Amino acid sequence: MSLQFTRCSFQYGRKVPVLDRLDLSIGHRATVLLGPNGAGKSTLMGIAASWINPTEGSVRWRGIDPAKAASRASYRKAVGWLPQNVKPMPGLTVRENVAYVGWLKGMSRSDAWDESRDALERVKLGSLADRRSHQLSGGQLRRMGIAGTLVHSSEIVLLDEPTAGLDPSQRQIFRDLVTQLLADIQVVVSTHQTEDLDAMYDHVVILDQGQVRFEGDTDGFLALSAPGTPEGRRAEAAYTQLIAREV
Ligand SMILES: Nc1ncnc2c1ncn2[C@@H]1O[C@H](COP(=O)(O)OP(=O)(O)OP(=O)(O)O)[C@@H](O)[C@H]1O
Repeated sequence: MSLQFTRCSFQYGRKVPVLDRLDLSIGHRATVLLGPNGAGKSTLMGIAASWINPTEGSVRWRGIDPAKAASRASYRKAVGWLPQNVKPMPGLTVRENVAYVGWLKGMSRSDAWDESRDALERVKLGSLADRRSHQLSGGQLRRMGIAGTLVHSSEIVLLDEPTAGLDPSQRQIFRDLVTQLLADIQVVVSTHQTEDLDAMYDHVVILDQGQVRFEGDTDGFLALSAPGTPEGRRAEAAYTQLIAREV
């Protein structure tokens, strides 16, 4: 099943295009979308989440086109999205926040409420279900956001910079969680840090200045590093081969 961007362009107001006729197909189990700050990763994720519309071109999941009113709801139900800044609904508990997302995605109130319990268990937040969401830490808040993508049974989940600013133990929790999700969901994770390129990803996309600089499997990406590069530095070395300017 693939997420297909076809000649996709986007610009904010009259500025230079952030994405310029981008063609990309993401059909792998676990994809990492890597690129420097300002490369257009969040914009691409926002388009894939059908939160913003491309100024030209299209995005489709399994051929479903969110630009068509008749298929928009099924697209949004199938594609889960964790934005870079998770904003909980003020005053709601953790569980209410998650159920609310399910309801927004078209579930009945009772189904959304029932499923929210499972979704929170999956992200290991079951014990905090009744806590007010503003009391969560940054890492817990992101896990609540991931539960929001699980409540409506997404087929693919887009996680925008999910580990930025997390301490090592929260990063480990996140890695375990993604590994568990991969059993039945496709995952796309965006990051600007090469150290996030973990063995769990089987596909790498490098985005820079709105263009795809590399797309392929992890071994192919690492092979771009110069021979003799120490194992732990290969991702960074391969990345700097592709990104022309200082990062
Ligand atoms: N709402 C907005 N209005 C105007 N320009 C924007 C807006 N959001 C992003 N941009 C600009 O679009 C470009 C791409 O931004 P985007 O957030 O998609 O990149 P990114 O790769 O996700 O960066 P980062 O890793 O820093 O989050 C940047 O130049 C940014 O300044």
